[in-house]
Amino acid sequence: MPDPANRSPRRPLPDAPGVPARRAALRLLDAVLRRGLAIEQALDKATTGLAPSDRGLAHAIAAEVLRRLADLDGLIDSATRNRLADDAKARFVLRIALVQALQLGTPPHAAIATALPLVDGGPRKLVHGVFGTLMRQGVTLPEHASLPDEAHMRLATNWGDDVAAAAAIAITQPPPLDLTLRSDGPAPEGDVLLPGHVRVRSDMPVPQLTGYAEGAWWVQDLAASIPARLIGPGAGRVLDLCAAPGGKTLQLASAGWDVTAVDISESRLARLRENLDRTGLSAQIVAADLLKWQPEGAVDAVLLDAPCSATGIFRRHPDVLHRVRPRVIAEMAELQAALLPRAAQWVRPGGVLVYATCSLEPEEGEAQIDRFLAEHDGFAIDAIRREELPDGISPNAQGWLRILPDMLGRHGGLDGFFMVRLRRAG
Ligand SMILES: C[S@@+](CC[C@H](N)C(=O)[O-])C[C@H]1O[C@@H](n2cnc3c(N)ncnc32)[C@H](O)[C@@H]1O
Repeated sequence: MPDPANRSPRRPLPDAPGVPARRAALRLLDAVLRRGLAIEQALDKATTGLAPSDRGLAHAIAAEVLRRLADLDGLIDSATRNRLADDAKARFVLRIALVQALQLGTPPHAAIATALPLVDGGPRKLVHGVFGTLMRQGVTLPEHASLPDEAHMRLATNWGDDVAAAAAIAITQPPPLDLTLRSDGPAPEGDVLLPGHVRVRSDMPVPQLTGYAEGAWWVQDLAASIPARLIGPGAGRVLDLCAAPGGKTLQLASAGWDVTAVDISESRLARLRENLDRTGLSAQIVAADLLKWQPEGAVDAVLLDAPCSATGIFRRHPDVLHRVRPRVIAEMAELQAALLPRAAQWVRPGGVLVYATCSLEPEEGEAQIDRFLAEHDGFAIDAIRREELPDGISPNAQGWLRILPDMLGRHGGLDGFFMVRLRRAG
């Protein structure tokens, strides 16, 4: 008989193939829904040690759960006698299994077999039973996702029911792939919604598209390409503030500006450097906190693409629908209110300042500019012109641009944004 003193505790068996990616998806959902992090913030830690394909799968499962959360929870609640707590592990695991079976094309037996090990010591039987019941009932997800209540209310209150309904449609459809073109070089075929833009129809991996190796373009949503266009063709020095990972820096450099790109995040600036290398464009890069840094003198133009709640990019980052609460919006608005006057003082007389946020919250857009203009006599709106925008999008009466989820729906939509061009008195 073996000596009990020599026995070591039983090690858990290694996960079967397919399970580590689902475990990582569970960690990502936990990070977003219980700790309020963005998926991107949690991705590296949650997927440590996974092959790139499993990392991609974990990300895809978590993102799809977040797009479909309300509908998945409705199904789970329909099949449980006692409602599972919102943060119960069994609910998280069921969401992961169901979204794969109902939305991602995973055969149901594989979806449940790879999800059950995540329950660990929890109610496996319950999870198995609920999943089996729903599969036997032949349930499906609705054609268009239901937005989380809070996000729906904010959209409907600020912009109307139609816009909230358009957002629910937009989140269900894969967003298009938009490329911003360097001034020359090969590019894939597609729809051109503005000069220097292509909306690609192919679903080939990005590095295999024509012109990638030559650095002839970079991926950037059509809406995100408009702020740098508002600065105009190169005419001196421009400060690109909050620049990383650099879509707008590349645009400004390729338009002929002498660009200084400033951002607080070293890791995001590393991506900006890679983007400059790949495209052969150049800019001075400064890693600094804009609440402390200042340039040596005034410049011809400033672009402030301010940090924000990012609620406008909910199609690619569905975590914002769940984690952005009034407190996050208020914190971001406070930061923007501190950054905007600093950016403004670095514009030379007669120069331009473009302020942009990829947010759908008026506190981060219209309200910032109303307050700034009330407090700064030397600036006025230089109205955005119709011809600077894609067909179907117009500036508002004030001369600024508010992009909402119901715009360009026929062409695949675009990210939500606010932007305005201000000119300093000469
Ligand atoms: C909307 S993103 C910028 C996207 C970028 N303009 C582009 O086109 O790729 C906002 C950026 O603000 C940066 N940021 C946040 N707070 C900052 C601060 N106090 N000083 C400088 N950069 C800051 C973040 O690191 C982030 O890269």
